[in-house]
Amino acid sequence: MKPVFRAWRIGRVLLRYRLDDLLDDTPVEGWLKLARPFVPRASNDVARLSRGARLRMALQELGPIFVKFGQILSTRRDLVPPDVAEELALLQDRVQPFDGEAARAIVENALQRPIAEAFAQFDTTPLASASIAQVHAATLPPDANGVSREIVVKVLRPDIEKQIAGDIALLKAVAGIVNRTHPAADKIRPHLIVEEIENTLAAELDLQREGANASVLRRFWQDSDDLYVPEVIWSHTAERVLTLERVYGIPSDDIAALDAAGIDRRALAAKGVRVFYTEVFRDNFFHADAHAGNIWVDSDPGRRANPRFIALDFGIVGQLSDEDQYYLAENFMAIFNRDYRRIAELHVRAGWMPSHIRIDELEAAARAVCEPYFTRPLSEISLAEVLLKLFRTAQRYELTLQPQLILLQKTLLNIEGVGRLLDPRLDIWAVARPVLQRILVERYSPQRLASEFRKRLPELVTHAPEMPRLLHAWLTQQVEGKHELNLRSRDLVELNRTIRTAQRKTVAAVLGVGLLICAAVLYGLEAGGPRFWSVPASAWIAGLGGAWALLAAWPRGQ
Ligand SMILES: Nc1ncnc2c1ncn2[C@@H]1O[C@H](COP(=O)(O)OP(=O)(O)OP(=O)(O)O)[C@@H](O)[C@H]1O
Repeated sequence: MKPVFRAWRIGRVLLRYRLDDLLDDTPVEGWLKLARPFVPRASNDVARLSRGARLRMALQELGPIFVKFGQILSTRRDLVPPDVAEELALLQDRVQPFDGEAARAIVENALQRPIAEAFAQFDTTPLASASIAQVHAATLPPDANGVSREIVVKVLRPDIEKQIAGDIALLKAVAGIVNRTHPAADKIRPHLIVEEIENTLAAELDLQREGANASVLRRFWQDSDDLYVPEVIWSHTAERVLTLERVYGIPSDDIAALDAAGIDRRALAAKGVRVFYTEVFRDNFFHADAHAGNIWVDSDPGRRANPRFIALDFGIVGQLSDEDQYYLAENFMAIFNRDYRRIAELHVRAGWMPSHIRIDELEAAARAVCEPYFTRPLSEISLAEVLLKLFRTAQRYELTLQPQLILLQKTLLNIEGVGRLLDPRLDIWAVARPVLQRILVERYSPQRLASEFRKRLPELVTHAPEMPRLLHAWLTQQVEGKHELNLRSRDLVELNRTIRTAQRKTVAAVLGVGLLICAAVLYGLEAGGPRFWSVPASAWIAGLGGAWALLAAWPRGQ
């Protein structure tokens, strides 16, 4: 769809759900006011709904990219008011399936062989259909023992890349407007939100990458009684098609089905928390799309007393840098120990906050955030909430968080939610603390550090002969005062962006004034004295061009 029509459709949907007030004080406010008489208003039932519910319905109607946008916004509780975030978290990614024959054609094209050759059977009616892909049940041709394995084939929607590219371009344009006009643009950083959506979607569009994520996770949890990861069938996987072993289980929020299957929910809830901490702090590879629909419980009757989870959907996984991982673990321990001084120091040492921040102030702020939680019963304390509140408070002190940490906080929130649903009395702290302590002891034990050192020894030995020469060169530069500072920091990147914007504005302003002068000259040259209605077309073009360029150069809250 052409961008103008798409923008018009978005405007109509926003108006229909009476969401235009969200855009007050922005440049599109005037356009929406003009369009209002032409758009049927929402029914009174819709109008009575909360703003969050109306926004959720509008995004759902606008399609997959906007659903993703809402889902990402729902995790940015630092930006979105809690009532809206809660509604957005309910956004469901279920859409009409696309034609099964089209799915067959995509699979044949991706695997470069006919369906009948690749599969013993392929069900054209999908098992599930989401905004980016749909999943079909199938069986592999019999192996040497005559066994046909049950599998599922995930197929990308036709033309989904094009749709996503169009909507992302629109979102970028909107982000640009918000960036230039919103007083809190610095805090919201809309281009980063759009970037996050773009990255998330890009990850979900590459099914080969999703397969690789599943394989890595499976390796980490091989032979585990806590988590099962289906096997990737690489012979039947390509960028647009992912084939996995078929698993059977119960979604972890289907409490009635879990109870009917006689599953020990308490044991399961504690396992969920343990799996999360192990993924983050032992493996540094966590399944980050961990909502109940993607975490099943093995329905095998033999596993009732010792239940295990099954993970699905590996498009989004998280990994922290070594530093973030270390400082986060230490932060958790400091929270467990109510050591606010340490929390403050860790935030600075991790580089999340600038070093000029006053530690005692930050310590007091951390205390103010955490203490109220300790008055609650342990079963009501959420680490994800504490973490979020801490991050939010720290934002007042120039906190810069890596997106991976936000992803982690969101995942923790999901895991705690699933855990509490399974066992409302779950004491997350009591489960998490020993797991974290054990992992930290193992991870930073002298033996482990020595083994890491041994692993790097060959690299060190290779570089060792160069060291005296490099050291000598560096010292010489120091003595002669020639040492070059090579910095790459966010501030410099930001500075670079500001300089480029300023340059663009200068060019636009010069161009604008030039064109306006042209317009004036052409207007003056009109024979018989200038009259407004008889201005030559060239003067109109020059004048409009000049006005546009001047507008582009106008300073807008940057
Ligand atoms: N290995 C599997 N075995 C059985 N069913 C599966 C398997 N993988 C996926 N499914 C089914 O397909 C559904 C969608 O799968 P998946 O979550 O991977 O797709 P998606 O397009 O990313 O969907 P969403 O965005 O809703 O998470 C699952 O909820 C499940 O019902």
